[in-house]
Amino acid sequence: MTISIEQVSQHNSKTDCWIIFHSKVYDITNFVSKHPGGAKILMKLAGKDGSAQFDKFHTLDIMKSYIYEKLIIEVGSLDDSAAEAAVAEATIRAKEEAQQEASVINKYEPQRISNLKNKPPLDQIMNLYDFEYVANKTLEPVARNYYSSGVDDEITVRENHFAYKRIFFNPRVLIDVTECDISTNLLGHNTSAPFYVSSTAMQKYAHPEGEKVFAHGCSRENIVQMVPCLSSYPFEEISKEIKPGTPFWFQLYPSAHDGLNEEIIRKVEAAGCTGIFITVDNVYGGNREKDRRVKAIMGHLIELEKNKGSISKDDMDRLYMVSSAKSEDQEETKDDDSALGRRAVTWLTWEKMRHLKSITKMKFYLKGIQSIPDARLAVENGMDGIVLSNHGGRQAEYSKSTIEVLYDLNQAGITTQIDVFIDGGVRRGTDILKALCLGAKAVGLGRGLLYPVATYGEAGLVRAIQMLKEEMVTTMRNIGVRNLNELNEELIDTINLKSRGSNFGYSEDLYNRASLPLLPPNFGNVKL
Ligand code: HEM
Ligand SMILES: Cc1cc2nc3c(=O)[nH]c(=O)nc-3n(C[C@H](O)[C@H](O)[C@H](O)COP(=O)(O)O)c2cc1C
Repeated sequence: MTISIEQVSQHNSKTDCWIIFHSKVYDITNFVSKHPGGAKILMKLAGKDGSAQFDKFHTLDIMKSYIYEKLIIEVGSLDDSAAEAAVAEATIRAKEEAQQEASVINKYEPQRISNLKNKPPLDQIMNLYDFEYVANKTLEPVARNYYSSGVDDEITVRENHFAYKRIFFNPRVLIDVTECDISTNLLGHNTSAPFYVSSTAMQKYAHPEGEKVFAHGCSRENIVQMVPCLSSYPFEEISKEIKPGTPFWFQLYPSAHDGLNEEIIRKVEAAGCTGIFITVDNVYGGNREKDRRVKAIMGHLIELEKNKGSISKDDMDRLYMVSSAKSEDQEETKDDDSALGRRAVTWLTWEKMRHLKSITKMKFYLKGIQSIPDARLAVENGMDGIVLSNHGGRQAEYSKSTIEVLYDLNQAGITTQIDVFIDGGVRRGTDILKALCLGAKAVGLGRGLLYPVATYGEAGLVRAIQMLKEEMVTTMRNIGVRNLNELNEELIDTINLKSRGSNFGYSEDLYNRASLPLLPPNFGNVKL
């Protein structure tokens, strides 16, 4: 059916909402209140072309599962000339809105803007914490909080990281470590090191080239990239950028509809993907308060500025108190899960995993296992591997640190029964070595490699990967290890690993500060 722009514009309310994406018209009425990014952002585009805004975060693939569920309905298309006009209008509108928002944000963040201009040169960055620090001081607040935030009090976020600091080495000496090799074989393919880029949604938040930066950087360093299904570029465009011969994996949030899962699995398999990782820990969207607060505050800030022209100190104080209590999205959709940014995948079962595994020849891993019983079930259900992960502390608060779960699994002998990978809190080559000593085959990094991309693009990513490799080799030599096969439990002392809580005593200021909400008035306080 061909539709005119005028027709679309009449469907502009919450109870009757159409939107245009790339010349197609969609009825999103039943989806608006379920959008994990909030209803408000969609309502601004009701009855209009939203392609320019949509493209900043998503690809059209993200709509498929909602179309299957009939939460989004394809109504028809614009005719060619109308489509062109709509895109032109939308592009101008999006640009104007973005400029308006940026000018408000910049006005209240002079220090961040100055930090952006005065970033230290890459060769002054010594380790992954430095990238995080620079990101802390330069990233736009919504993006910064989207990355750093975890569920509730961020106990698991911190614990993932600090638990590594409770493990020490028992170095061996008088071994010829002139040759020191960190290369390995993951899922049947050789890679230069036993760590990989874990999947994170919407990488355009970090860099305009998003997932493609990881595709290039990982290819250069022969490191595996786990491509996220919620990517901000289409899978086809990302996989094209991966150098032939470099192994890559795909992370899937399964749809309730097997047809769609099968379509995606076949597509990535045909493109040469060697492993599929099904995320099983994103059952019910975690309560990321810091993230919700900053979005609410930034939204109110822009509204206030528009209405009053400037914001006084009193306004700002009020803004903080009110916004902390509730956001406009919550107000508008108070009976709905999405008001809290909740996503519900409550129907996933082992049966579904067995079915999905049966339709592919790719290695089949479960990402998000957090306990011994589930690890045992993965073995019993014939999975090829598991990733011990709690989604970087974004889902189940008080989930134990993944390194502690690995310790338990190793004690229980499970690391010899199935491939065990691990992610969460990794920032140093020593963290990677400790995990390998406890039986992990590979270690994933989320934030640790996102921040280098967000601050220095591909050059930052490559440098960060090289730093991790250098840190691994240095430590291996100093503890008397020549290759990864020689890493074992005898090389580490885990006596304090279980003393949870001692993490709060660490004065690792950078990391702690990275976990605090970064709001505009705090921004001016610390110079680089
Ligand atoms: C109507 C089609 C859309 C669908 C199906 C959709 C779907 C989604 C999904 C599944 C997520 C969750 C990603 C995650 O797990 O982290 C999300 C988040 C998000 N979406 Fe959309 N979206 C749509 C339209 C839009 C549009 C038009 C915009 C921009 C104007 C937008 C902006 C965002 C943002 C900013 C987030 C991040 C939320 C966060 O910070 O946690 N979305 N969307
Ligand atoms: C901003 C962000 C977005 C994420 N998006 C996804 C995702 O789309 N799919 C997924 O399986 N895991 C996702 N994760 C979890 C990561 O894959 C990984 O498990 C986690 O980041 C590891 O913790 P770390 O960030 O401390 O390294 C995300 C994590 C972050 C920080």
